This record gives sequence, C-alpha cells and structure tokens, in this order.
Amino acid sequence: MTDINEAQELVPVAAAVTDESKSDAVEKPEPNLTDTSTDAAASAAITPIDKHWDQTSKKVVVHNVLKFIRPNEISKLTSSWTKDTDIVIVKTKKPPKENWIKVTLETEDMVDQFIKLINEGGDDGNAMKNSRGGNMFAKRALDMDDRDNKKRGRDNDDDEISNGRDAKRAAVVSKVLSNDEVRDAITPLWRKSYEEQLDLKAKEMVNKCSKNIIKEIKKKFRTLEHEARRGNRSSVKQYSWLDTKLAISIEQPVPSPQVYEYRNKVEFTAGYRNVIVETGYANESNGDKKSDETSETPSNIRKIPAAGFLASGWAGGVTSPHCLQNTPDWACSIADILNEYLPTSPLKPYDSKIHRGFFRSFTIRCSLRTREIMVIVVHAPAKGGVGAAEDGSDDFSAVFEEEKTKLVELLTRDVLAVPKRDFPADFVREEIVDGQGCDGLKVTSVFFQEFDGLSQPGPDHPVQHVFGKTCLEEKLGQCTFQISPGAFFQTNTRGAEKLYNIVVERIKEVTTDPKQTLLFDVCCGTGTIGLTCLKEGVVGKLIGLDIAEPAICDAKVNAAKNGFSTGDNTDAVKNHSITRFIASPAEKVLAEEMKSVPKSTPVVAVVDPARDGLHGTVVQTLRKNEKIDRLVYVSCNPTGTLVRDAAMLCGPPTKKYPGRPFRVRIAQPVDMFPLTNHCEMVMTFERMSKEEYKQYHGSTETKSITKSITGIHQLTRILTISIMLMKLLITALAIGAAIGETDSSNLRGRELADTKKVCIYLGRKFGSQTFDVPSEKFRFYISSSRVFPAASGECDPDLVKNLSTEDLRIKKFCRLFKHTLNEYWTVDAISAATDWMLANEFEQGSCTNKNTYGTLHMEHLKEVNQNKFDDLYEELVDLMSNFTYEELVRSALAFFACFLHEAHKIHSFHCSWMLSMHSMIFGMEITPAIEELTDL
Ligand SMILES: C[S@@+](CC[C@H](N)C(=O)[O-])C[C@H]1O[C@@H](n2cnc3c(N)ncnc32)[C@H](O)[C@@H]1O
Repeated sequence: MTDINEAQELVPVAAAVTDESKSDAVEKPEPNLTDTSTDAAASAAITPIDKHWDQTSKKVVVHNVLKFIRPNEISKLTSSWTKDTDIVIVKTKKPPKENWIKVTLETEDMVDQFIKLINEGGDDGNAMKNSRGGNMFAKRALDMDDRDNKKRGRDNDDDEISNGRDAKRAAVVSKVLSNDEVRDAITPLWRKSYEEQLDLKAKEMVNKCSKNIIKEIKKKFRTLEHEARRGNRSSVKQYSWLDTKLAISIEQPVPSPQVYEYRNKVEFTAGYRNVIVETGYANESNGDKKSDETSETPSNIRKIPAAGFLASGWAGGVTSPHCLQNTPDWACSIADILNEYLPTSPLKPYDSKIHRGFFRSFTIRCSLRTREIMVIVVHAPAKGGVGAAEDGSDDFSAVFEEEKTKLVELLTRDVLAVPKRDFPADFVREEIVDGQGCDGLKVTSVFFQEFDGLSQPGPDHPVQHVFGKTCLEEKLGQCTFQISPGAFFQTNTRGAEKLYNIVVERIKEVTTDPKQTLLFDVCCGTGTIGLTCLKEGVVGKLIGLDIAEPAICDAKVNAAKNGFSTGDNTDAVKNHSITRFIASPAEKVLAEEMKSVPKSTPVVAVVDPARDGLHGTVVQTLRKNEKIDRLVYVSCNPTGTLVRDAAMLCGPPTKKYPGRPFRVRIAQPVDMFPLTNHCEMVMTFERMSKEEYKQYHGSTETKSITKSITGIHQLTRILTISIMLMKLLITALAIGAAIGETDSSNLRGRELADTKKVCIYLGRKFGSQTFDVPSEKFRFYISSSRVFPAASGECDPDLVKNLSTEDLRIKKFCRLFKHTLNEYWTVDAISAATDWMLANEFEQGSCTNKNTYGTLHMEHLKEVNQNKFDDLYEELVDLMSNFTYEELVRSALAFFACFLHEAHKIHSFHCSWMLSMHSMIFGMEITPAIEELTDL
C-alpha cells in the first residue's frame, strides 16, 4: 500500500461521515473532543468563527426551477423574475441537472425582497411558478465554510444544497464530532466482531475482485469476436476455465496477528480542532438536528491549532486519535505533545485552500521491535507558501529556527508519556507482543521537510535531518531493514510478516533449483519481499526495481545488513552479486533487465505496486516474457487496479499484450488493516501451458502473430493520421475548430460557441458559468467530465504570446490542473485521450459517439479518493469563477500546454502531431512562459 493510500485510509474525508445514520447519530460531544480543558495556551490561540462571509449574505437559492435549462437562458429566466423591480441580480449559477439556481444580488438589502418576490410574488399571491407550473421557493444561501474568508459563500454553499452527501459534510463543519463518529469515519468496521470483518472482506473480494476479473476477461473475448466478425476472420474460443464454478476462488482472508493498535505509521494533519468552549448547542432543545443542520450551528465553537486526523473533510477540522483502536499509544502521546505546542506557536497550521500557514502534517513511524520512533514535520516554506500575503504576514522566517528547536526539544526530551485513551467502554486491549504502550519509547529521529506543492511530498522530496538517527530500523522475520523518511514500508509490521510468508510459500511451490532462480521484485521498496525470499532460501538471486531513490538506497543497505552482496552493473547478478537494486520506474527498465537474463536462468516475479497498479508496459513485459511461469501480485487495491491488471495478464493475447496468458491460481486476501475496509491481496498467476495455448490459438507462435498485427496497425495509424491532417487543415481554415472533449460538454461548447459566450463547465456538480465575450474571436469553453478540463474554440494568438507566468492565480491553476493529471490520470488514460482526439472523433468536430472517449479514458482513470477530488475541484472552480475572460483563456491555454506536455512524455509521435495541430488552430506557440507553466 502506498503512502497516499495510507493517508486515504487514515485520513478519510467527508464520505466517511456522510451516512444518514452517522449524521443522525450526532451526540453531544465526548469530553475529550469538546476539550473544555482549553488551557491558557490554547485559549490564547483560539480563533472565533468569523460570521462575516464575503458574498454569502447576498446569495439566495431558488429551488424547484427546472433541471434542464439552456445556459444562455438562465439569465433571461432570472431577469424575468425581477422585471419591474429594483432588485439587481449580479450573478447566477446553476449546475446542470440540478433543479435550483443560485443568484447573487447586488446588495444585502435586496435579499429579503427577492425571497418574498419568489415565495409570494406569483399571480395569486403565492409562490412564483416554474415553466411547468410547479411552485418555486427561495431561501438564503447557507453559510458553510468557516475556514476561508475569501472563499466563503461562493461554492461551498452550493454543495450543501446540491446533494445530501455534501450537505452532511457541510453540516459537520460547525460540529464537534463524537468519538463514535470519529471511529465511524476512520475505522468504519469497528462495531463489528473481527470474524464479521473478515467475512465481509471475503465477500467483497468475491464480488468485486474475482467476479470482475472474469467479467473483464470475457469482455476482451467478446471484443475479439466482434473484430473477427468485422474482419471476416475466425474468432478465438473463450478459455474454458472462465466458465468453471471456481474460476477464481477466493481463500478466506488471513487475519492480522494484531487487530488493534497495529499501525506502525500515522500521519497527522496540521489544522484546527473544533472545540466547544461553553456548553450546549444553540438549538439543542428542539431535538431535530437533521432538519436544518446549519441553522443549529453552535455559536460557541472555537478553533484551536492542532494535529490529528481529518475525520470529516478539510472543513471539519482535525480530530484527536485517542479514541481509535487501530492507533497505538505512542502515536497519541506524540499527538499530545504536538497539541500542547501548536496553540502556543506563532507558526500557524497550513490552509491548503488558500495556501497560507506553515505546519502541514506530521508523519510518525515507530518500530516497537527496535524501540525507535521517527517524526517528519512537513511544512510550507518559512517565507510563506504560494498563497502568502504580500504584506509579509505569512513570512515566518524570523521565528522558524527558534520554533524548530523548541518543537524538537519537546518531541525528544523525555520518554513518551502514556496517553489517556478514549476507547469504547467495552473495549478489551490486546496484549501487544512487541511491547505494550509507550514503555520507555523515545523519539529517535526528527526531520523537517519543506513542501510547497498541492498534496503530499513525493518519496524523493528532500528532507532536512534535524535530530538523532537518519533512518528507522525495523525487524521482519529473519531480516532487519533500514527505512529512510521517503521510503515505503508496510504499516502493519506483524501483518507484513504474514504477507511476506505467503509470497515465500507461493515462490517455493515452483522453484526447483532455488539457488539458480532469479527473482524480479518489481516495486520493491526497501527490498523487503525480495530479501525475505533470499533469506528464506526460496530464490538465489534478486533484481529489485523501485521508482523511489531513497527506498533503493535503503534496499542496498538492507541487502548488506542481511548478508547479501549488491552489484551495480547489469552483469552483477548474472556473475557475481546476489542482488541488484535499480532506482527507476519499472516501465523503463524491466524489459531491458529481463532481456539480459541468460536463457538458462529460471525466473520468477513478484510485483507489489502502489494503488494505481502496474504500468501497462510492465504488464506487457511480464506477459511477453514467457520465461516467467509464476507471477505473484501483491495488491493493495484488489477491487480496482488488480482487476484491470489481472484481466490484461489473463485475457487472450492482443497486439498490445502478446504472450501466452496467465491464469489465477490462488487468490489469498490478507487483512493488513483490521477495522477498516481495506484488504491486501496476494494473487498468484501461472502461465498457460503451450499445449493448452495451442488448443485455443492453433499455434504457440504468439510473437509472430502480434508482430504482423502491430505492423498493420502502425501503418493504418499513420495513414489515418495523414488523412486527418489534411481534413483538419481544411476544417480549421473553413470553420475554426472545435477540439472535442466529452460528449455533453462538447455539445454544450458548440452551443456556446454559437451564442458567443464563454462557459466554464466543470462537471455536473459544479455547473456552469457564462461570461459575455468581447468578440467572436474569443469563443471558448472549458469543460470537464470528471477531472480533466478541456478547452474548445478559437482564441487570439496574441493571448498566447502574452501569456504571463507572473499571475499567481494562473500559476496556481496550472499546478492544480497538473495535479489532477498526475493524481487521477494514468498514462493509459492520457494516451487514450490523445488517441481519441487524433483519431476517431476529431474530424466530426464534435463527439457523436458518446461512449468512445468516455470509455477510453474512464476505464484508465486511477481510482480516486472522491473527497480529495472534490476538494481539488472546488479549488479549481473557485479559482476560475474569479477569472476575467482573458485570464480564463490564458489559463485554458496553459492547461492545454500542461496536458500536451504530459502527453508528450508518453506519446511523442502523437503529441508532436498534436502540438502542430494546436499551433494551427490556436496559433498557439509554445512560448517560454507556457514551458515554464508546464514545468511547475
Ligand atoms: C506498495 S509499495 C511496495 C513496496 C515493497 N514491496 C514493500 O512491501 O515494502 C509500492 C512501491 O512501488 C513503488 N513504485 C511506484 N511507482 C513505481 C514505478 N512506476 N516503478 C517502480 N516502482 C514504483 C513505490 O515507490 C513503492 O515503494
């Protein structure tokens, strides 16, 4: 599981508290969360919730308007309501498919008048009616977010109205969560017995993993059949195992040796804790908390700088970890130290929405076996982050060094105190084999890490070592491992031993000559799996690949620590050394490395990718290399990317994935994360025999077949592209151009182009916004089906030339956009999108086949944490809604440049073609400014 994944697990945001049941279950807060213990230091730092939202007080939401209204008709409609009155509407907002419109009035005085008008201004003195005769009703837009004065009242309140989920999220903003709510959010299975949890996970693996893999493989056969029919060829017979009852049977999950307090790593977010300083909720007495949650916003909530988990989204404040059964004492003890320090510090928690503040997060790792603890303090630049105010109020450099020393001193001076926990009343603590509680534990190393990016620093991001040891040591099985701050390590130590033992067993089953057998450990991290296999004697040689340099440095040290030699050149493993570790994306080096293995060497492979699964090229290489008969896939995303990768490994050979297919032999879930919904899977694949392959495909020569297919395909592609280039030239000259994106938004774009408006369309949820456009030349629109904004239309080449990198907001926009690309788009998705733009639909000027592009890119999108995505999106929308038209166009160009830049990295032929296409259409020159933006 990746660090990001861990973060998702421990920092689940809004979704986790959005169930009806949870919201209904809001109780009067438990003492520890209300924190009436606000000491002097804390009260000094208390930030009262500011009641003065900038625009919200002028906003009204009109409900029961029709869902489908053409964007160009929205302002016509709203002005018809206020005809013959003095009410002035300055802005309207209507998300597509929602039946409400939000209007911003010129002054606050107009609000009551407007509400009265809608609610009583109909012909008969009743409410005004929509065009179908239904009554509309108006309500003040609700105050939602207390974090960000600048942002307030723009979009958050939309969310509250737009759907129940977000309404609930909004509702928790001003509440203090009870311990049960925190547990529900972060350890959702805590109410179930451990047996029930395992059963639930087993069922999930059957329904969402094994069944879906089979479905996906069958789909591939159907596609082949369809193609064969079109090409008048005979089709491939579906593999008979797919229809057997136990095609992929799921074993009962291996339980975690420790159900509680199993985490060896926690990641606290720096933020503010909601604290009740007086007593009671404002309207607690009415007993009806569900009816209008925000109206009961307590006036007595205060915010205190704190470190903890985000149990209810960014806006909900951080919560204390003391009530969580998966979190050990040492983590709570460090939270106590941080929570004593933060309210007194002039260094403020960072606000990721406005990019101001200092402390971002605290990562803590502990080995109970070696009694070591590492703390990594992630912070914004001391001089101020990207959103720093110009008046210098975000410049903390004068106090930074002093505060750093103070914090390190607090963290390291004593053994950790035993924290006061808030476990459920009937909770019985397990005996923890590797040591109980905080007994004698001390922080042994501290790092500071400056980070000014959007989400989390990557594994290679530099750290500053400020105290103690430079790494943490952990023991697993017979091995000892060094772990650097940026390196991945499994978060459940004893669970990891179980996991690795299973991998060892699966390899042992097939190695007849272990000493000669070479293991490829793909995504090896600090070398844990490979070195364990070596130590257990099931293989004799090891090549480990990982993208993270610090992890590979650790792996090399770890090899030596455990008695194995390491070599650095290609022949190292072949001739002299037992191990070789390579810091590189596996997709770049795996094929070459495999090529250099002598024919006589038996090879097995283990892959343990991050949540986004294996790169397509890695799957391709593993599949093509028929020397690998056994492949062990360790997955932390068994219902997502494992399904995709397994289907590519086991499906019929195609031009992209040639080679005899694999078949799933054993699917063994391992519960590494009790109390949560996550489950690890060890899926063992075995290569189909040549004989069996022949039965289905008539020949064992998979390569020659695919080669010819690939050749024809390339030729067809080049021809298609040349023809399209000509067509495009003609189209571009004649009618300008429309670069299509998704179906609905593309149509909308064309429609808007006709109305000479510019539109920001950011998905259904966030709606659209139209601007008057100064000239026809500026027709433009931006859209997104999910996370990918795209632009269409014509624009003035001068705008491109003048694109400046000075504007912080455009810079921020590009950062956000790049972030969406990197976070949510896989290489395959970008590749599919460029393919699509170039091939299927482009010549038609709009997307008529609704499925082509959608399917192409959707199926490759990474599984996302929806809440994280929503946050990002809100930020994008927020930013864009304040742009002038020209800024908008410039940003759109810049994000096109970002997209092209990313696409270019994977798809150089296509992309260079795309660049020329864009320069033709937009007169778009890749100026130094655009280059600078793409490199952000
Ligand atoms: C789930 S961890 C597994 C690490 C190791 N097998 C273990 O159990 O500790 C996934 C690893 O994949 C690495 N990784 C991510 N993308 C990669 C890529 N494209 N090529 C190689 N390694 C990658 C990460 O750095 C991380 O160490």
